[in-house]
Amino acid sequence: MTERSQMSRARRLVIKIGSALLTNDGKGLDVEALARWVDQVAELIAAGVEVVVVSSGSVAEGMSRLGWSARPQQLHELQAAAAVGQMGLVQTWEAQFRRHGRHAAQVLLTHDDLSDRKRYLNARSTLRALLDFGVVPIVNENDTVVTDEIRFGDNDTLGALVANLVEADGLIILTDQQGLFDRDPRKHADARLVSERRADDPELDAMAAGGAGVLGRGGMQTKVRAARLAARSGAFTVIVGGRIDAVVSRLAAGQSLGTLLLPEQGRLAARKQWLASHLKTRGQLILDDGAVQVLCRGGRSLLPVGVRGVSGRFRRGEMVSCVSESGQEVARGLINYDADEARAIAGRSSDRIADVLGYISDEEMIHRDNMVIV
Ligand SMILES: Nc1ncnc2c1ncn2[C@@H]1O[C@H](COP(=O)(O)OP(=O)(O)O)[C@@H](O)[C@H]1O
Ligand SMILES: N[C@@H](CCC(=O)OP(=O)(O)O)C(=O)O
Repeated sequence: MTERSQMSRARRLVIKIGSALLTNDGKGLDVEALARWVDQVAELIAAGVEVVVVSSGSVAEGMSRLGWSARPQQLHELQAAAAVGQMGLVQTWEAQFRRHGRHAAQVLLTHDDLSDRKRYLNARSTLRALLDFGVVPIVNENDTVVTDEIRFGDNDTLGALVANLVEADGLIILTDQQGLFDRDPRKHADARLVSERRADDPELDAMAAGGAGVLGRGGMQTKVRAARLAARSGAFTVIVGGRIDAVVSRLAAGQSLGTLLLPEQGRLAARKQWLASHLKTRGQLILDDGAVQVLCRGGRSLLPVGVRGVSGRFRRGEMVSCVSESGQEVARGLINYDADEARAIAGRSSDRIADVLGYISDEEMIHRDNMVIV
């Protein structure tokens, strides 16, 4: 299977859209373009993919609303423009998703929210809850309260950190170029599109050195850095032209568009390492001997039938520790059920879950992709 066709199996995606695209090169919000991305995102969600949107454009839209032609230099002026523009941005996203019977939610984050462990987990729970409710989170930096020292500085970085936060399979960065070129295509007519690389490839830095457009902040340098950050939790990154016809749908179908940047050690291994090092366990499952053996052999999911006891208070999607009956830790993983549900289905075969709970969300207590053997 090629790396591109694997994209069609992505279950959770972060899509970041830059200012230049969203604001039609600074001439106010491009509602028609935004509507086209919403149509494609709605189609993905209907097919079972969870999508978080990271939307820039508040400063550019604020400038347009305030009648300013040049991007202000002073931080408080940028913050004022962002506060004005964010209104238009979220109103437009919400109105467009309503056409598909969906709601959007405004999520404004600062650097501190993602570096403080407790706030990190709170942000993670909120985003997971929104996704569970079928709501589309629209994330931007909380420009009103940030200072120079605590800025993400660019939404490419924010997109990558959100991909880490929700353990996305992939980060799609929509921009005003077709992808990453070997040189800045604005300055070099013979620049060639890079199709696929490893995110840690050192050659990418020289290629991306050309700076940003007039409205954007980061240029390609921050996109390459974002791909490296996203790779830490196993996510691939695609840098791609947001004006390409049906770009999101075609990428999700596995078509080769833009530049694909891949995690160095393989997606699953990176993701598992990330899970093990970034999440605190919230509870414990006691496994019977059969389940312990199956897990230790590797490559298998944990089914409810092998669970003898459940302790702790946890929600679906949180990290729990799996221990043998003698108390030795065997594995850790993201559980598919809340603590009460896990207690109710422990020891039962998966085909009984629906009888006990009245519904079935997953056959596995913990899926093998979400589990690390210790
Ligand atoms: N190697 C490169 N390949 C593509 N674009 C590049 C490259 N080097 C610099 N750029 C510039 O980066 C710009 C995109 O970044 P930016 O303006 O920050 O956009 P966005 O608003 O989408 O984040 C392009 O318009 C292009 O001029
Ligand atoms: N929070 C800012 C982000 C600006 C930004 O990073 O822009 P871009 O480089 O176009 O993604 C805004 O919404 O204007």
